[in-house]
Amino acid sequence: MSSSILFANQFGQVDKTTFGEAIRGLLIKHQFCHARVSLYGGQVLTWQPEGHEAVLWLSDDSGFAPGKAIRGGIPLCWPWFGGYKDGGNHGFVRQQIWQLDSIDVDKEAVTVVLSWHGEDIHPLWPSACELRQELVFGKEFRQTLYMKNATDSELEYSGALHSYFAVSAPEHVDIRALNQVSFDDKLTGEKGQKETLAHCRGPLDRIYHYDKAVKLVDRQWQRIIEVVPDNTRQWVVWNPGTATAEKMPDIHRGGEHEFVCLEAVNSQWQKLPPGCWVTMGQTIRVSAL
Ligand SMILES: O=P(O)(O)OC[C@H]1O[C@@H](O)[C@H](O)[C@@H](O)[C@@H]1O
Repeated sequence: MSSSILFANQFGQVDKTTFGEAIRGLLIKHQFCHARVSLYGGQVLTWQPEGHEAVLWLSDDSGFAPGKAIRGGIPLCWPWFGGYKDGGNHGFVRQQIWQLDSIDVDKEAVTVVLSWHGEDIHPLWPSACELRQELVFGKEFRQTLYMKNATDSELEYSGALHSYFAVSAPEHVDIRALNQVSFDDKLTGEKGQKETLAHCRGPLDRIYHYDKAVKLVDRQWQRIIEVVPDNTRQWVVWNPGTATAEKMPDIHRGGEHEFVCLEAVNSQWQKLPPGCWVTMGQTIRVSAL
């Protein structure tokens, strides 16, 4: 992995680099954190605030190759979440090449702005659209996805900020705020379920109807990851469990014991009025238990 400096000052530095054979990306070093971003998918791969273990999980077997989504970090699922007709899972934007628009480094954080625009990318969603992503890496991490309908008629999208959080083991993790919330179980197809989530060991694939902040509590690592959503209506909690993970070639052996996906999601179609910008986002904070 060769790299060269794109931006540097007394507070931090951003290098351009290559992941795998040909995926261009950024290495971010700041007094408060380290991070990596892939321009393929516009995908945050890692974020590690000073004094903490890595917050995001990234598979060792993620093929950094065009045509396949990167497994780990925060894939952007857009313009649809989950399966849609015969279009496969999670839309096409996580397999598009984003452009780097700007870098700003100050005392508090490194701010990176990425953008992507497209038309006729996929027959199921051929409309013209523009996306912009503002990523602020500091003691906390803030991500805002701006979406613009670049046509003159109304469009709809669904989507997710599909965060893979690194954990000691899913069985040592709980997300208490979700215990009182009804969920749709994607594994059984049952809707409106309620159950205390005593741990996050897979197989688990649930859509929780809740739009407030949640805390992922890791009892073994004694840390809390708080995620505050912005304009998302659901949380998805996903871990494939061993039987499914073993069939997924881009999850390294035993990798399913190292992460829990807690995804800020709009799982149902949302309106994108013509010519307007709409956002969805999240802020992630880490603290000791
Ligand atoms: O393998 P993919 O397409 O990245 O999806 C991973 C998982 O993503 C989750 O968001 C979905 O709820 C799961 O059903 C899905 O299996």
